[in-house]
Amino acid sequence: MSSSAILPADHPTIATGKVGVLLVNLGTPDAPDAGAVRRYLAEFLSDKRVVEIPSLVWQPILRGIILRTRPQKSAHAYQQVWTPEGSPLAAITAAQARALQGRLGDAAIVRHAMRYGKPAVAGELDALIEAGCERILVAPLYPQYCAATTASVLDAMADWIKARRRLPALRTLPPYGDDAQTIATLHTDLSRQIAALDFDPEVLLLSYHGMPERTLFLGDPYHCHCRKMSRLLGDAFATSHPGMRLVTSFQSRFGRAKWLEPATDTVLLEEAGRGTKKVAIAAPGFSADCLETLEELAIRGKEDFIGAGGTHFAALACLNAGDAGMDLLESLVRRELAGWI
Ligand SMILES: C=CC1=C(C)c2cc3[nH]c(cc4nc(cc5[nH]c(cc1n2)c(C)c5CCC(=O)O)C(CCC(=O)O)=C4C)c(C)c3C=C
Ligand SMILES: [Fe+2]
Ligand SMILES: [Fe+2]
Repeated sequence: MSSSAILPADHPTIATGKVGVLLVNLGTPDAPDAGAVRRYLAEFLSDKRVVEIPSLVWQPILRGIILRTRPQKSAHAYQQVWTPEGSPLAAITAAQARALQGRLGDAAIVRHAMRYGKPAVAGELDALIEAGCERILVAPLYPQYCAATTASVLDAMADWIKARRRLPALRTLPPYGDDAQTIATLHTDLSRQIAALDFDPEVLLLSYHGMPERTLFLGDPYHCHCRKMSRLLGDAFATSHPGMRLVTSFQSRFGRAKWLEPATDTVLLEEAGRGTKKVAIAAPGFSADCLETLEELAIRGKEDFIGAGGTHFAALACLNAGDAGMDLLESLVRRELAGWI
């Protein structure tokens, strides 16, 4: 009997057999204005993985105070780094997805999503299913595990799972900050950028996004993952740049609670105070440049350091969609797709 005899005439066409990769980063406003930043912050700061304060207490503070004041200030910061392609984080993440697609060819379909804002995780997973993906790798682009970032991406994936009938086989990219290739790639790329400077840094400051200190005592490995990356980079630079001191710090403190220390802005002032004149700063915990690296480090960090007596300051770029970063991402993704492609 032919299949047309047993299939209903309106049987939907179902694509099958493909492998998908979804790159996910944090998210960013659609525009550098207070309205767009307010919408973005409302979603981001309402995530219980990000602010671990009971909603009954936190939402009145968020709606009544923070969303009335911060969007204006943050919009001004975004305006200083905005590009013709939009927010740097959005443009770079899209470029990473395009470059990875070029490298994987027909082996997998690559898309990207933002945990907050657009393109949303659920919509992009739907698009991969529509395209026939029966196996999907979700790749949060965070080298270090943190509940506020990695687990939050997995929450978005879990919400999508719960709301769907037809599900693919799913894998997730583990944190990769202590991977030998990650360290080698960062060491080579940062060394290349340092060699191109017109000065030899006395200090290479490795600045990671901060977290409330209590998350460390609650069992989040983020702090240890950051420290481990710094130790491994320190070992690599001790051989290649024996005269350069590596210092670790945590940036972007938010709210009144105690955050991981030392704080990046404090370290910059202290270094200038102890006579350090030449500093390079890198953000190896960020896979893409964003507001936190381009405004907080490159603009405000420089003002702090030079204002306190430093003479030379350079903010080094993240791996972004450059060849070195894409070689790393391709090999991490191929490793996680083993047996699938
Ligand atoms: C309680 C508040 C915050 C926690 C916890 C937090 C953790 C965290 N964030 C990143 C990465 C990024 N954060 C970015 C921006 C940003 N972060 C916070 C607050 C917390 N982050 C705010 C309020 C903002 C928005 C800007 C501002 O108003 O200051 C970004 C950049 C986004 C962009 O659009 O460019 C990134 C990336 C990590 C890795 C992390 C925990 C480890
Ligand atoms: Fe943040
Ligand atoms: Fe630790």
